[in-house]
Amino acid sequence: MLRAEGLTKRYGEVEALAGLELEVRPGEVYCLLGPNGAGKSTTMNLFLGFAAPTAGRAWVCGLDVQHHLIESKRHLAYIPEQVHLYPHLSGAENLEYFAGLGGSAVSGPEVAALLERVGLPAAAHHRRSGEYSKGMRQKVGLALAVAKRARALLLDEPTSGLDPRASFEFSRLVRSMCDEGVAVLMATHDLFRARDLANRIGIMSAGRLVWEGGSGDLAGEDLERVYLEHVRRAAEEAAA
Ligand SMILES: Nc1ncnc2c1ncn2[C@@H]1O[C@H](COP(=O)(O)OP(=O)(O)OP(=O)(O)O)[C@@H](O)[C@H]1O
Repeated sequence: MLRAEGLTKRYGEVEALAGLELEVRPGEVYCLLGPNGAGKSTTMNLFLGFAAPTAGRAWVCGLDVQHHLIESKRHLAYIPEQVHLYPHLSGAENLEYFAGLGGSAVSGPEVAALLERVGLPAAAHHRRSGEYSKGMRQKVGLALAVAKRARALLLDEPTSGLDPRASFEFSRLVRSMCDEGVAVLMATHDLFRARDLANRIGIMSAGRLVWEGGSGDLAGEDLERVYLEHVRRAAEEAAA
């Protein structure tokens, strides 16, 4: 569903991503961890076609993003750290507007059902979204992904700044989308949420994947310890 093949991105002297190999299958949540500047957002940007790779390929549903930009985007939904909505429009109006723009027109009862599915309280559906919390805006973002019938979901630090309950609810919704076959790639600093949600975890450092494992590989392991050890080791190797 999502595949990075030798994916490389250089910005001048900076190697933001160096030959990334990664695959996210349908129904799977893959969490990308790594310190600031490790290359997580660059990975997202290459899948979204916001930047062109220096080498390698990003595949979405079997489509090479660079050569099938519009078509590959039809299969993708992206939720950034801050979901931006038109503040003077309600959640329902925003959903209707953005879904229509993306070619998945929804209206009336469908809009209400989508917002209900993602747990936006009915009383908020028609309130100005400028008054929404971050978690509520994200719910509208997820409703849009469902309306679009996206087959892959890219999440960039979606739980940062959410309270534990909102973070839990967000995870539950993401999991329910996975159960319907959506592939999820999530960049995060939230080790707790990664451990809770991921089928696979990749740890990046300086543009490289320095550790990868499935949830089974972490049985009885402390993810924080694994993370700190691999990031430290990668930094030492880079300095040597
Ligand atoms: N447009 C750009 N121009 C120049 N350098 C860039 C650009 N975008 C990213 N970089 C550099 O590429 C490297 C990887 O950045 P990236 O944003 O992918 O890291 P990240 O893992 O998402 O970090 P964070 O956790 O802080 O979001 C960094 O060294 C960054 O400064």
